[in-house]
Formats: sequence, C-alpha cells, structure tokens
Amino acid sequence: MKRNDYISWDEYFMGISLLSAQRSKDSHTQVGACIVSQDNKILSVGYNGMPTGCSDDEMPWDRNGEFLDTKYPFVCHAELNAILNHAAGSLQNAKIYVSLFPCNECAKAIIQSGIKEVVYWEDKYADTDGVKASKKMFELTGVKIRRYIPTNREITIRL
Ligand SMILES: Nc1nc(=O)n([C@H]2C[C@H](O)[C@@H](COP(=O)(O)O)O2)cc1CO
Ligand SMILES: [Zn+2]
Repeated sequence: MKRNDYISWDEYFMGISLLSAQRSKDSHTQVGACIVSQDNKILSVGYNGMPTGCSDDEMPWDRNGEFLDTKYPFVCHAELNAILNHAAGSLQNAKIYVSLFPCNECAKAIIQSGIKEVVYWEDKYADTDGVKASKKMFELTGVKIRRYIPTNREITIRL
C-alpha cells in the first residue's frame, strides 16, 4: 500500500531552503533559497554568506557602525547565491523558495534570470523601501509571489 504521510512539494522545497539557511555564518539573520524547475526538479540552492575568498573569520558581521565595518556591503544574499550557483542551463519559468522575502537587488536578479514565482516563508522587512520596490517590480513583471503556509509538520533529522 502507498505511504500517505509523505511531505508535499512545498514542504520539501521550503524545508531545503530552511536547511540551507543553517549554513549561514550570520548570527542575526540566516536565509536559505532553493530554485526549482516548473516540473519540480531542484536546480540550485544557496544561503547568505561572504563572497568566495573573503574569509568568514576576517569579514565583519556587524549590523551597526561605519558602513564598511558592517556586513552589508559584502554579504551575498541567499537568492543571488542560488542564482549564481546554477552554473549551467536556464532558470526560465523556475520557482524560488526563500526563507525571507527578497530584497530589491535580488528581485532584479530573480526577474532577469527568468524565475516566475517566489514562495516565501517570512517577510520581516515588509516595511522597508527595498521590499516595497521588490513587490512593485514583481507585480509589473508578472512574477507570482506566494506566502508559504506553514503546516506545522515536524521532521527530526538526527545528524
Ligand atoms: N532576502 C534576503 N536575503 C538575504 O540573504 N539576506 C541576508 C543579508 C544579511 O546577511 C542578512 C540580513 O541581515 P540583518 O539586517 O537582518 O541583520 O540576510 C537578507 C535578505 C533581506 O532582504
Ligand atoms: Zn537580496
């Protein structure tokens, strides 16, 4: 008989996004992204981190202070990493599952790469101009945005 308590596609891809976020060295906000084709094949994953070659131990992780003493000019967002990690092929008509709503810079990269749907977990920066700009661009370009509805399913993975 067929097993029927298997996880849904949404749970699977959001779960991978949340697991990827666990790789982040950012102590304040860990973000994960998982890009999936129209027919539900995983194309790429990413999380927020310093550019390759910029040591996690030497780069700043602060949120406040002089701009150049903070993480902001340096850190590569989860969505951009996932897009750039997709070395070959097209992201046309793909979907991106993200643990945090994309900023305006990532929104541009999402649109330009051909991704057509954004499924997000959290939108804690909804009041910022960056996120407002993202929503404007997604609306104008017909990129669908959808909040992931938590199912409260608990999965324990003992590592
Ligand atoms: N969508 C996003 N994807 C991301 O990867 N990030 C990253 C950049 C920083 O490393 C961190 C946000 O830091 P904070 O301002 O919450 O301490 O999350 C941030 C956003 C928010 O737009
Ligand atoms: Zn971003």
